[in-house]
Formats: sequence, C-alpha cells, structure tokens
Amino acid sequence: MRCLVTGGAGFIGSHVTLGLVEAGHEVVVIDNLLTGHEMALPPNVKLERVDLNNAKETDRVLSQGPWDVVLHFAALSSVADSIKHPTHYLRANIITSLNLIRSCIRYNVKNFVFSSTASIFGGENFSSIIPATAPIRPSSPYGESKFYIEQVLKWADRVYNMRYACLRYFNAAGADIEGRLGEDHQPETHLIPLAIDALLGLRPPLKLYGNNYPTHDGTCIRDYVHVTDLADAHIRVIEKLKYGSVTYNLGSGKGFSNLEIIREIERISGKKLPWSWAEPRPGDSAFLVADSRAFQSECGWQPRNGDIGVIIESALNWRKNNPYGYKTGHR
Ligand SMILES: NC(=O)c1ccc[n+]([C@@H]2O[C@H](COP(=O)([O-])OP(=O)(O)OC[C@H]3O[C@@H](n4cnc5c(N)ncnc54)[C@H](O)[C@@H]3O)[C@@H](O)[C@H]2O)c1
Ligand SMILES: O=c1ccn([C@@H]2O[C@H](COP(=O)(O)OP(=O)(O)O[C@H]3O[C@H](CO)[C@H](O)[C@H](O)[C@H]3O)[C@@H](O)[C@H]2O)c(=O)[nH]1
Repeated sequence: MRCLVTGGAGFIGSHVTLGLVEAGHEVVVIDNLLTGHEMALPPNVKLERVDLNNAKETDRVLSQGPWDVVLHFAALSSVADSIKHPTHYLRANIITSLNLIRSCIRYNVKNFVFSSTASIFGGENFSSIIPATAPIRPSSPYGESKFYIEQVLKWADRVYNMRYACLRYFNAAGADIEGRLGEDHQPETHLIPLAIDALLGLRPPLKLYGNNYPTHDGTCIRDYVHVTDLADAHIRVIEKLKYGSVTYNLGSGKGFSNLEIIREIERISGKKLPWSWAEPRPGDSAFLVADSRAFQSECGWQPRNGDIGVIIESALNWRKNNPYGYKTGHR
C-alpha cells in the first residue's frame, strides 16, 4: 500500500509508521515537527515538512497520490492546555483536519484512519469499562475537537464514499520493545514519562494532580495501551475498512490509578520515586477505561504488550538509553 501519515514524526505516528514500513508498505509523512522528530522516522520514509493549516501545501502533497490510505495523527493533544486555550485548540485541530479531509476528497482518497480519543467521553459518570456506544460528553475543548472531526468523517462517507476508521485511544504509553523509538514530547505532560524522568533525576519530583476523585484511592484511573499494540491495531483496521466505516474504543481494558502507576514504577525499577500532591488538573476525568471487545473480536486484535509492567519497562529502557530524547540521534 501507499500510505500517507500525518503526524508520523510524533509519538504514536512514528510507531505506526515503523509498523507500516515493516509490513512492507510505502509511507510518506506530513509533519511540521511542532512536537515530532525527524529522527523518529525510518530512513526510507519521505518527510513532507508541511503544516496542515496550509491548505495549498496540504493539497500539493495529496496530489502526489494515489494513496491507498491516509492516517491522521497530527493534532494538539493536551487536555489541560485545551482548557487554557480553548479557541486556539478548537481552531488548530478542526482547521487542520478539515483541510486534510477536503484534500482527501479532492484527490479521491477512499480510506481514512483518524486518531480520536477517550476524552470525548468525559469520564465522570463511568465506573466500569466504556464501550464505543457510551454517551459522548467531552470534558475539554480537545475532546470536543476530536468528536467534531468524527462527525465530519461521517458526512465525508455519506456524501463522498470516503470510508473512515475512528480509533478512540485511551492512554498510549510505552516504547518500541527493541528500543528504536520512544516518547519525547517538549513539553511533556503525560504521567508515565514524567514519573520516569523524576525517578531518573532528569526532572524535578513528580506532582500528582488531585487526591479526591471518586475512585478507590482518590486518584484518577486510566487505561494504558502499549504504543506498539496501537500500531498493530492501525494495520488491522485498514483491512477492516474494505467492509465499511468503523468506530472503536481502544485500550487494554484494565484501569490503573495514578498512585498504582507510581507503585508499579517503583516495583520495576527497585527505586523510590520522588513525588508530592498538587491541585487537580482542570479537565481531568476520574475514570477512563476502554471496552475494546468489539475491536478485539471484529479485527482479531490482542494487545501483545498489554501488561503494565511491559509498558513501564519499555518506556524506562528508552529513557535510560535516550536521556535527551531524539537529540542524541537515531535516523
Ligand atoms: N498520546 C495519547 O495518549 C493519545 C490518546 C488518545 C488520542 N491521541 C491522539 O493521537 C494522535 C497522536 O498523539 P501523540 O501522542 O503521538 O502526539 P504527538 O504530539 O507526539 O504527535 C503529533 C504529531 O503531529 C505533528 N503536528 C502537530 N500539528 C501539526 C500541524 N498543524 N501540521 C503538521 N503536523 C502537525 C507534530 O509535530 C507531531 O509530530 C493525536 O491526534 C492525539 O490527539 C493520543
Ligand atoms: O505530572 C503529572 C501528569 C499527569 N498526572 C495525572 O496522570 C493522569 C494521566 O494524565 P496524562 O496527562 O498522562 O494523560 P491524559 O489522560 O490527561 O490524556 C491522554 O489520554 C487521553 C485519552 O485518555 C487523551 O487523548 C490525551 O491526548 C492524552 O494526552 C491524570 O490523572 C493526570 O492528572 C499527574 O498526576 N501528574
């Protein structure tokens, strides 16, 4: 297949790009390198350094088709940041996606895979695993922007027959098991990489946001899914698109509280992790755990690295070997 991957230099996009290349597909990446790294791309992947806000440039890349599938990862993706800057976030995620979808329609793309999110569910009203059919109640402008694009894709299918897969990931984490890729966000906002950096003395002690949520230990519960399992999920869902558009929730189905993550990191490393309590972070949902059974049975997906120990160990190994992230080089 010829695949166009937006945000392919980012954390999830780079792992999916590697998976596609290893499966024998040709990949071109669109990325403006806002949070991504050229070093994260395999050597035989062409990078189009384009900002998706630029409709003309986006059109130029799409015109280099035919494309068998477009996978769209590029976005701004911090829940808390989106509450601080709602119009900026809504504008950035919606305009870029609309530019891309319009170009896809213009150049007759028939298969589109979209990175949606658990954040569309809010999470205040759940205490058990969340299926894709659960009520949509975004708790942040970020979640709202993603749900809006899900609706745009529904109309692109109805009017132009562009099939789509909306994959609503829960919390992506971990790193390539062979240590070739990892998570390197500037700034970093995610719990596991920040906790690992605190453990390794690369950052100040971790701040744990909130201890009064309606959960068993008062801290938020999340479902961590290994980034390589997500890569496998994307390759499987492309096959599924032959039969029509789909929307799935994607996670491991197991929830871990923030305190449990700290304990796991301490158990695996055998070291004490320095941390302290801090005020709750605006926009955070108490409970987000996926019911991915529909995806598992319909696409034959089984998380191979789903164990939280494997997720943390792979992230820890990558950071130990790359304390400065991609600055130390790869490609
Ligand atoms: N990380 C998670 O846990 C998680 C969970 C659910 C959904 N998602 C979604 O998955 C996708 C990937 O997330 P990630 O963690 O890999 O993020 P990331 O920040 O690592 O990757 C995003 C990539 O998109 C690029 N990009 C951003 N804006 C762009 C623009 N205007 N034009 C071109 N390129 C642009 C960035 O440079 C970066 O390489 C996002 O859409 C995110 O909302 C992530
Ligand atoms: O320094 C930190 C960082 C995070 N947390 C807590 O750890 C939990 C997880 O936070 P992350 O920032 O790691 O992840 P989020 O759940 O906020 O968001 C992630 O997963 C979502 C889906 O669940 C989104 O799609 C989003 O893009 C992605 O960043 C939250 O309770 C957060 O408050 C801390 O206590 N301290």
